[in-house]
Amino acid sequence: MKYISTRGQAPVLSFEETMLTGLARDGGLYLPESIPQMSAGDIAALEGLSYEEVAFRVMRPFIGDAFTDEEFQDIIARAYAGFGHAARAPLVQLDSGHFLLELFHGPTLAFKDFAMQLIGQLFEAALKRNGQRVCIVGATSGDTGSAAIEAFRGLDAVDVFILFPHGRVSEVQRRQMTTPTEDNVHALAMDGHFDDCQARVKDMFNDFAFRDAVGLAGVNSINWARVLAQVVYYFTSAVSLGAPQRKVSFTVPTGNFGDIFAGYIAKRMGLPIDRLVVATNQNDILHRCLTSSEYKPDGVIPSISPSMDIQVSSNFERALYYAYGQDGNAVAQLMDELKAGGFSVSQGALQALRETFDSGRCDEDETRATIRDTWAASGELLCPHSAVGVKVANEARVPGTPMITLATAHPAKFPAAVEEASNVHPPLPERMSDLYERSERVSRVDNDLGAIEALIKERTGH
Ligand SMILES: Cc1ncc(COP(=O)(O)O)c(C=O)c1O
Ligand SMILES: N[C@@H](CCOP(=O)(O)O)C(=O)O
Repeated sequence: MKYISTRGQAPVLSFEETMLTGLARDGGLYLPESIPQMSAGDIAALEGLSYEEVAFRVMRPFIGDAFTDEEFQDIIARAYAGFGHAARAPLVQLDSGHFLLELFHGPTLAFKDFAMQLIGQLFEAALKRNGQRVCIVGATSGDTGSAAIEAFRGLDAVDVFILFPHGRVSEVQRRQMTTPTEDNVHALAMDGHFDDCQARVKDMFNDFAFRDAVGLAGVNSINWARVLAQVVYYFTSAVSLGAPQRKVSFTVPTGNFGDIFAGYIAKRMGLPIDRLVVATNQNDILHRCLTSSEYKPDGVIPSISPSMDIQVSSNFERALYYAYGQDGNAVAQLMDELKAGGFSVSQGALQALRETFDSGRCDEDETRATIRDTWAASGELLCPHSAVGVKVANEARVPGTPMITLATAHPAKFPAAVEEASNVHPPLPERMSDLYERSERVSRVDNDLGAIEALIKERTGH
C-alpha cells in the first residue's frame, strides 16, 4: 500500500513512513493511493466480532507489510485494553431511529483515544525496530493534546510537545495535559486560538531545517494513521444496526474534519452509509461552505464546545482532493488561495461533496437546550460537542434510515457547561478523581514560530 499527498508533489511513502512523517513535504496530507474495498460478504462477516477483531480486518489492508498479522493484532489488543467499556464503542438508543455512538470510554474520555492509543503502540513498535527517535509536536483545542500525552508519556524514543490555546480549553482538558509528570511531556499554553496553534505546527513541518534537525513527527489528524483508526467504529456501529443489508447515516460533531473524513473512507470502502452530516457549532465555516461554496475563515468565536472552535479545518483538504477528482494541482491552488484569505469551491466539486455530506449548525442556546432536553427525555447526559451533533442530527434524519450521532467526549470533561444546561454535575471517573489536586506543569509561549522552535530545540538538546 502506497500513500500520496493531496498536493501531488511529495514523495510516495509506505504506511510506516507516512505515519512517522505526518505532514507531506509539499504541505499536503497523505492518502492511500487506492482505497481497499470490503464486499457485502466481508462486512456481514464482521457481525458478532469483538471491536479488536473488526479493527484488524478493517485496517489490515491499509498497513501493507509494516507489521505482521500477529504484531498488528497484539498492537490492537494493547491499544484498547485500557478502555472502560467492554464494547469499546457502545451504541445506545436515544429514540426510535436515533442512536448515540459513545466514543468516550478511553483513558482521556474523548474519541481521540481510539486513534491515539493505537498510534502510540504503532510508533513505539516502529521506532524500536528502526532505532529511531522522534519529536512529536501537536496542536490541540483540548482533546487531541490530552490523548497524545496519555499515549506517549514515558516513551523513551519520543518527546511530545503540545500547543494549546491559553484560556480556551476546559479545566479538565488543561489539567489532563499539565499534570503528567513524565519528563518527555511538554504542555505549551500559547496566546491565540486553535487555528494559530495548528498553523504554527504546520509552519514547523514546512521549516525543513528544523523538521529534520529534531526529527519532527505529528499526531494531529494530518497523520493518516489517526484517520484510519477512526474508520473502525463506523463499521462496528453500522453492522450492529444491520449493515450491509441496511443503510445508516451518521452525524459527526466536526471541527478539523478528521472524524467525519474517517466516515467518508468507510463509505468508500463499501460500508453502506447514506448521509454523513457535518455538525458545527457557531464556528460554522464548513456548514457555510457546504451551503454556499465559499470557504473563508473569519475568526474563531469561543464557545461551550471549545474542541470544535476551529475555522481552518485541516482535513477538509482531503475531502476536496476527492471532490476535485484527485487533482493535486487544483488542491494546491485552493490552499494557496486559503493563505490569501479563502476560496470558492467549484460547482462540480460542491456537487461531489453534497453527494455524501449534509451539514447543520447549532448555536450556544441550542446546545444547552439539547443537553437539557436529551437528559430529560432519555437520561443520556451529553457533552456540548455531542449535543451539537444530536441537534443537527434531529434536523437531518429521515424516516427509515437509522441515524447514528457520534458522542465525541464525556460530559465530565466540560462540567460547567453541562451543569449549567442540565443542573446535573457529571463526575469524573474514579481513576481521575484526584485530577484537581495534582500539580500542574506548563510553559506559556507567544505565538512566535522562532521562539517555539528554540524552546523545542533546547528541551530536546538539538
Ligand atoms: C469532543 C470533540 N468533538 C468533536 C471534535 C471534532 O472532531 P474533528 O476535528 O475530527 O472534526 C473534536 C476535536 O477534534 C473534539 O475534541
Ligand atoms: N478538536 C481537536 C483539534 C485537533 O484536531 P486533530 O483531530 O487534527 O488532532 C482537539 O481536541 O485538539
